[in-house]
Formats: sequence, structure tokens, C-alpha cells
Amino acid sequence: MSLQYEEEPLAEHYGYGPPDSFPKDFGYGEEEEEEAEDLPAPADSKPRILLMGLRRSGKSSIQKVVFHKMSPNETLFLESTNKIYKDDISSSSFVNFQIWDFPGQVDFFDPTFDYEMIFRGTGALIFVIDAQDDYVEALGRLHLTVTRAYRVNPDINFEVFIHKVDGLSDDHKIETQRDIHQRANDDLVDASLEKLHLSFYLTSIYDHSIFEAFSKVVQKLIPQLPTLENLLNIFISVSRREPAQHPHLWRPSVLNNLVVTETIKESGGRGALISPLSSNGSVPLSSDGSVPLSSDGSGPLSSNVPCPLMVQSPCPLMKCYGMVALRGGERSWDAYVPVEISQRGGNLSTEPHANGGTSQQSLTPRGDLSTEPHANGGPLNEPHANRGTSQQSLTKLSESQRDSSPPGVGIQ
Ligand SMILES: Nc1nc2c(ncn2[C@@H]2O[C@H](COP(=O)(O)OP(=O)(O)OP(=O)(O)O)[C@@H](O)[C@H]2O)c(=O)[nH]1
Repeated sequence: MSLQYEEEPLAEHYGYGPPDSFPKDFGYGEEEEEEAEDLPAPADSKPRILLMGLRRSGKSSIQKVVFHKMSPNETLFLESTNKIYKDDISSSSFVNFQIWDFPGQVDFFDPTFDYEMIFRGTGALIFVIDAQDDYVEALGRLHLTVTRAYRVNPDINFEVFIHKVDGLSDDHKIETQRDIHQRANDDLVDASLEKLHLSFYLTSIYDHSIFEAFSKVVQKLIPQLPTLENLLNIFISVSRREPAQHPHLWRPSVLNNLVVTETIKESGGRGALISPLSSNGSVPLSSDGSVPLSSDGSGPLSSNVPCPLMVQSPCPLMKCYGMVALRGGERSWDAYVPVEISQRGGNLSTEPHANGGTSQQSLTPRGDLSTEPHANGGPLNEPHANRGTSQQSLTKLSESQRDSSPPGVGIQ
């Protein structure tokens, strides 16, 4: 069903050539995209993220650096995209989506182009603006694109990447963002589209900003986000150790870098503990209970306690893992929620916790957040209150490891 649905309009209406022309030979790219025959039906498809913007604005570079580990310098050799490249990001049960990288020269509004089909199945539209270039034309195209898309599908998240800001001074960055924000919103007001919300991000492939921005875009597509945010607030509240004191500690710290990969399992839990996991699905252990980094700084070292709920991920946004355990009253730890922690190359955030005020929150039996004080008098924000329980969680994972596991394995 989907095969014809997607193949036909794209194959017919996209193609090489100047703007405003759509030769019939347009098709999908050949590198990583699926064959048209494999495309899922629109109703069943994963959330779709469109990458749009003028030519050379940096769309393909963003995709390659964020999802294919291409080094930023290599993007200098990328050729101009002349087909839609559809990239399937299937990293876990929560975070599955497709990215469609559009050629910059395509005019999406050619009458023969079925833009309705494209926008109808879209979760987020990222419009990339080259901040090092004159952006007047880009603003015009942005307006045209988002207004047309909004009329087809008002549920799309519209995200504007003010890109290549590595070449700008701090003052220039702020001024550029202010100016683009102002002009884009003025255009919407003139079109009586005040309800259309644009989110803006300053990005560059040469630093962490592009990962942060993409992480935020993806998170908006996760329906369980409120629950996850609550969990992560708890995560932050128990993550007390400062990197300055323990530079070897792998310390997830910012909310928007975290993505949970499993729903909360039924539990009689009243508390939460998060232990870091290595990418091979085991809990890293060291003599002082902290988490040593691997030599390349990309994540925790491997260790010796297997975790049955581990979810592997090929995506560099989600290469490290943590685990939430829900405590079940008199019982031992009986539910585990693996979380994926977005991080790249050991670039740890050392910003203070933005959401640290959740110390009195605890998990109800259904995994919802309660704001009541902790029932057992062991507030979650006291690191030592969790030391004993991390031992319990390890017991649950592997009885044989019980005595050999040091206390305080969880991040504190
Ligand atoms: N300074 C800087 N250059 C970048 C950045 N991102 C991409 N570039 C460069 O911008 C140029 C164009 O990048 P592409 O990714 O090919 O742009 P595109 O939007 O996909 O281009 P089309 O395929 O023609 O639509 C390349 O030389 C990249 O190296 C960035 O964050 N900073």
C-alpha cells in the first residue's frame, strides 16, 4: 500500500534540475535509504523528520554528523544532494523515526508535487538557515514552507536551525538569532498565523550544539515525554556528584540529553534508583562505586553485571545507558527501566542541574510521579539513602554478584 503511495509522487515529481522544475527521474538516494518497496504504510510509519532549507545550508552535513559519525571536516567534501535521502533511525522501541533530507534546489510547491502527502505524515520539519550567509532568501523560503505545511498538518513541530554559527562571534550569534526570530514571526503575524510556533536553535556541526538541538527535536516526538521528564528529574536529583570532584565519573546531567527507551513496568515501587550501564548491557563497577570512562571518553567502561533489559543503539545520540529501578515495598527491586543517555565523545555537560528541585518526588506504584515526601523517609536527593538500594538492584540482576558488588554503584 505504502509502496505506491510514497514511490509514485516522489519518483514522478522530484528530480535534478533548477528550482521550479521537476524532472520525472527523481527518486530516493542510494546510500542508506530503503527501497521504495519496503516503505511502510503512511498510517504505520515512524515519525518523520524533514530536513529542509536552501542549498548548501548544511542539511546533509547535519544528518551525516549526528547519525552517521561523519567528522565535521569530512562534510566539506559532501556533494550537493539531488535526491531525497530517507534515513531510518531505529534505535529503540521509543526512538524510531525517519529523516528525509531534501535537496536544496527542489521547489516543494510545484503543482505536480504532492506536498500534502509529505507533510501529512510529518512529525517535525527542521528548516536549516545558513547564518554565515545572507538569510533574506532563506527567510522567504522558510515562510513559504512552514505556512504550506501548517495548513496541511498543524501538528507538525516547526524547528529552525540557525546553522553554522561557529563562524560568528557571541554577539553576532545573539543578534542573528534575534533578527531571524523577529522577521520570521513578523511574517507569520502578517499572514495571520500567530498560532504557528517556530522553535529556534543556534547550531553548528563543529560543537555539541547540533546534538543538543536534534535531541530536543526528537524528544518532542516521544509521546511518553512527560513521564520521562519526571523520571529524569528524579535521575538528576540523585545525581549529585560533581565532575570537578570526580573527573572520571561519567555523569549524565542535562535533561534534554536523556531519552528513556522503555515504558515503566508495573511495580509497587516507591522510590527510584538509576544505575549507569555500559553499552554492552552491564553495570560498570569500580572500587569507589563511580563509573570509569572508557579510554576514548565515549562512555562507561564495560563491567561484569549483565542486564537483561539492555537495549542496544547504533545512534550516537544515544550511545550510553542508565537504568531506573522501581522499589517494590517489602519486595526487592522488581522493575527496571533502561534509559538511554545522549552523549557524544565524552563531552560532558558541567552545567548545574536545571531541574534539581524534585527531591521530594517519588514514584507511585504505577510509575507516575508523586510529590509527596518519600514514604520511607529516605528522600531521593540524599545520595547515601540510595547506596543500599543500588546493592539490591544488583542482586535482582544477578544473585551471584551480590557479595562482590561494591556499594554505591548508582550515580549519586
Ligand atoms: N562552518 C560550518 N560549515 C558547515 C556546517 N555545516 C555544514 N557546513 C558546510 O556547508 C557546506 C554545505 O553542506 P551540505 O550539508 O552539503 O549542505 P546541504 O544543505 O545538504 O546542501 P544541498 O545538498 O545542496 O541542499 C559543506 O561544505 C559543509 O562542510 C557548520 O555547522 N559550520
